[in-house]
Amino acid sequence: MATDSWAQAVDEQEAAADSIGGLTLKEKPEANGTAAIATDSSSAAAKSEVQEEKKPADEDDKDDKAAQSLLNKLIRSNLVSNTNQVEVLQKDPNSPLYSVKSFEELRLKPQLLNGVYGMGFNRPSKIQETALPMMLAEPPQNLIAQSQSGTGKTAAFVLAMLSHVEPNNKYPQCLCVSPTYELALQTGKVIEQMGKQYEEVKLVYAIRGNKLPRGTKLHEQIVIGTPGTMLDWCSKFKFIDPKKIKVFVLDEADVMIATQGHQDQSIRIQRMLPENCQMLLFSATFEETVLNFAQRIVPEPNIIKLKREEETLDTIKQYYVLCNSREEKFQALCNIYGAITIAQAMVFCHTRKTAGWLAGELSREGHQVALLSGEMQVEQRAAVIDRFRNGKEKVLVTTNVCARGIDVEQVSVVINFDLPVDRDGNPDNETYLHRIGRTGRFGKRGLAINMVDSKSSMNILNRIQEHFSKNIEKLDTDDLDEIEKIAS
Ligand SMILES: Nc1ncnc2c1ncn2[C@@H]1O[C@H](COP(=O)(O)OP(=O)(O)OP(=O)(O)O)[C@@H](O)[C@H]1O
Repeated sequence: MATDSWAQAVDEQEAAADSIGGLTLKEKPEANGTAAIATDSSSAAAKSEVQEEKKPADEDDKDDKAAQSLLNKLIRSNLVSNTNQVEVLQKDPNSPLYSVKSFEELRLKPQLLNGVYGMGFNRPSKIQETALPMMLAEPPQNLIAQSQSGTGKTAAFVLAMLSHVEPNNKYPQCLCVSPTYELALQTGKVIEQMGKQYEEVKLVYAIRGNKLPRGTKLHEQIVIGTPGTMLDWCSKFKFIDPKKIKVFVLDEADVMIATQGHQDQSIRIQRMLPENCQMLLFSATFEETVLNFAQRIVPEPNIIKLKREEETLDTIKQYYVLCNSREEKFQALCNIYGAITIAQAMVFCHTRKTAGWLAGELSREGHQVALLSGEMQVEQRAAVIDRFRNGKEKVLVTTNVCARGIDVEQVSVVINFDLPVDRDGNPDNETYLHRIGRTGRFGKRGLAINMVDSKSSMNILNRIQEHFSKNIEKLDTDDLDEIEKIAS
């Protein structure tokens, strides 16, 4: 199949995914697409929250001064840009930007602190450490933030939303826009877990298939969804009063702008929001187009941006394997499986046809394989991802539909059975980064193996190496010792 027509087909399918009507929601948003976040808020926790709020202003001033002086020290010692691996570019050098060392220091509400610890988080990641103080500052700051895949961006903006919500106000106050149905559900789950002890706060999913009666006025404080439905709920159906929104989050901005229509819909939502609404935009990659879009949608932002060479994580080891045909690539894959223990793997193919063929071959070899591709209905896709996440299958073979955002902790190996290229046959660096970012989540070690089967794919690989200033080593998959070594 020709590259152009395939790539186009997948893109169109992705764009269409948001507009598939009539899907029924299963367990995870509950029957009406609403989820209660919480159950168990203790009165002690509630009291300490009140005390926190009543803290005298001069104490706040002291804290701010201390924080500012810490920040100045960090900047002087160049720690912010070096050890933190993030480059903080601030619009206003005097803005209260400070780095913190523990979740306690972020002054989270007690219920949220419990939620964070309940998820097993001990310390904030760099992006959380850097972005949260800006997001929680008063008045709230706008933010455009980049951080590598799997470094805790979702958790960061979920905490920001939950911190700003006023639970007694029974109307939407936070909107979070995700590029796909699957990512909206995934983020919803994080909100539910993080806000477990915040029982008054509720969340609703603005996704196709969650059909509400006309005239509905939402009581949930947080709405998470895809751009098309979110826009309809704000403008056409008026389920949401956009003028009451305090926080607007745009997640995976790079994916958003790559999907036809989403950029426009996001901008239209943003224009309905009040001027003092906090705008937060997150992405793992920031090509110029993404940055331009980000700056259109987020006025006067603080910007956290990575240097190019920091985009790939050192915790993910990258290799390539030379082959001559897809059969040889399959054999190489079997050799890798024969030599190392793989918790779970994701294998990316260029076309649905190759993905289908490969899934069949792997099953015949006795692997438990899941196949995910763009022609599936969104609800089927969510079910496949769920099964994989629960470990029912050990290998997920997919096209680009699954390259971005999906968080499955156990993925220890990513295989690019075909290297990612754009419609013109050039390397698709963003997709490469997103694909390999399915492993090495939050500091875990990961392995990314690229199959190279022609001169032109070697050329693509070389250009990817150049782009990220990263050396991708050759691996001989006939040498079992060598394979074993890379996994040690
Ligand atoms: N402070 C923390 N401590 C421990 N684990 C964390 C922390 N923050 C996030 N995680 C976990 O790390 C994983 C990745 O986090 P998350 O999905 O928020 O990353 P991300 O940057 O949004 O990734 P992507 O760019 O792929 O969307 C998740 O499983 C999450 O539960």
